[in-house]
Amino acid sequence: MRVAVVFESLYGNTHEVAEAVAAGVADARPDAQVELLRVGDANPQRAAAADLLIVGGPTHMRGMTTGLSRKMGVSAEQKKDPEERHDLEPGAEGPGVRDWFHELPEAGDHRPAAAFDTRIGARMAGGAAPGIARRLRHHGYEVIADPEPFYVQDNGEGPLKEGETDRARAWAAGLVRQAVTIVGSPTRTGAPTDR
Ligand SMILES: Cc1cc2nc3c(=O)[nH]c(=O)nc-3n(C[C@H](O)[C@H](O)[C@H](O)COP(=O)(O)O)c2cc1C
Repeated sequence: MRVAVVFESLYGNTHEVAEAVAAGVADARPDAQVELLRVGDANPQRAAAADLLIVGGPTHMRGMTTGLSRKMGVSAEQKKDPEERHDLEPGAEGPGVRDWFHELPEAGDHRPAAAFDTRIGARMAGGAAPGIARRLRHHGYEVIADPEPFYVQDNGEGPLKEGETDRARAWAAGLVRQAVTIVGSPTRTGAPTDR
């Protein structure tokens, strides 16, 4: 079984969640081939060929990031005193998950997928994962879980709130167990890859 975890990240929190997700996949399926892919490096054709596709990104302005929101984040960082600055993730300015979806091929076979985001825990703060899940569906994926939020500290820059990486790991393990029943089902064409 091949699992692709595609993530976007500015400050590193979504990256950390994506790593925990990849670990959770391995917990549930030690023989799975897990690919942890930064969105700028994630070949869409290759990601689309995975048996399970998991996509996550940070919440900006109540939804998925945009070129403008990423620029705002990066320039806010540059205005800080050097000792207060974060090391931003490579490719922080983009492209983001929103752009990546333009290149993602149609799944065409109800291939399992799931979406997650990072966000602050405030009411009305929105989330990126619902938009990611919607795009997965529009590309023909079967979204097998509700969009899952993971929470960063209220400053919006992180670190993640306590326990979130453990929760991400358990969430991913559950997803894989569910995906195995779908990709292994006799009614679905194309058995899971045994790689
Ligand atoms: C420009 C900008 C806008 C943001 N808007 C929101 C928002 O509307 N709702 C929210 O929950 N978090 C918001 N945040 C906080 C981000 O969700 C947080 O920085 C992100 O989850 C951290 O993930 P990362 O470390 O992977 O970049 C915003 C952050 C930035 C930089």
